[in-house]
Amino acid sequence: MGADHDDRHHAPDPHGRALRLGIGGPVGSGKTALTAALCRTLGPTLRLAVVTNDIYTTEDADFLRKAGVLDPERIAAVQTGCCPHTAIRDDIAANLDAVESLEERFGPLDLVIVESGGDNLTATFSRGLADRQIFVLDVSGGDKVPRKGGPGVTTADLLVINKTDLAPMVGADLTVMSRDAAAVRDGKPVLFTSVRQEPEAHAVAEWVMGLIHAWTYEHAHGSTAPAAT
Ligand SMILES: Nc1nc2c(ncn2[C@@H]2O[C@H](COP(=O)(O)OP(=O)(O)OP(=O)(O)O)[C@@H](O)[C@H]2O)c(=O)[nH]1
Repeated sequence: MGADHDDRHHAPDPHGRALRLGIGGPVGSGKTALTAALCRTLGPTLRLAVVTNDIYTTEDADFLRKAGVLDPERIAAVQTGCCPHTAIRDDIAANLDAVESLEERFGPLDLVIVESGGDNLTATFSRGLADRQIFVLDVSGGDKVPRKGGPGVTTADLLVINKTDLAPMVGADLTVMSRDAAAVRDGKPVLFTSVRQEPEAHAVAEWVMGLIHAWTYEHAHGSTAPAAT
């Protein structure tokens, strides 16, 4: 897999297929926990499938299957064998194959979640793979992380700061994280979660539903939905 090229994939045709939502972020920040939460909350309403990425194992897919949050057949595992960002940004073929095969088997679908393997602050999805992306940080790296920026923090459609239950233990000030994230995100949303304390992640699920409504509107009308008043 090539590691050094820019995102040269074209944005896919948005008509007639599921919204593809990438979930990325550093190792252990809670990407799988959030994916499970979204399956739990949105599974009853949306036609869903999930692709997970691990370097050498199928650990995340196994976790989701065991958690029973979605029909196990609708969860596909990609073993990247290389840095996770390569498989979501530079050489997306394995992930695209997995997404398309889920769509062929179970389509029509409303939403396909692609969970990246854990990576660093520079990891983002190719727009050829993910229509929208969530970047998940957690508080355990300290409250300085959002102000360090990096494309994941600054450009993701949604920044989730997870494990707020641990903030007192690690001395992370959520007000500082919120202020610093807002300063580098140019108005894009930031949500704080503790998937441990709230396994449904309602606020994130609500944000995803907003995406689905906008996506469906675009399919139906060929233009973006008017802003809510
Ligand atoms: N205290 C606390 N622990 C959490 C929370 N969310 C996830 N965890 C735990 O953090 C650990 C890592 O969570 P995962 O969801 O596997 O993180 P990940 O980002 O998918 O990890 P990788 O795929 O290895 O990068 C697990 O032990 C989770 O149970 C949270 O909100 N609070």
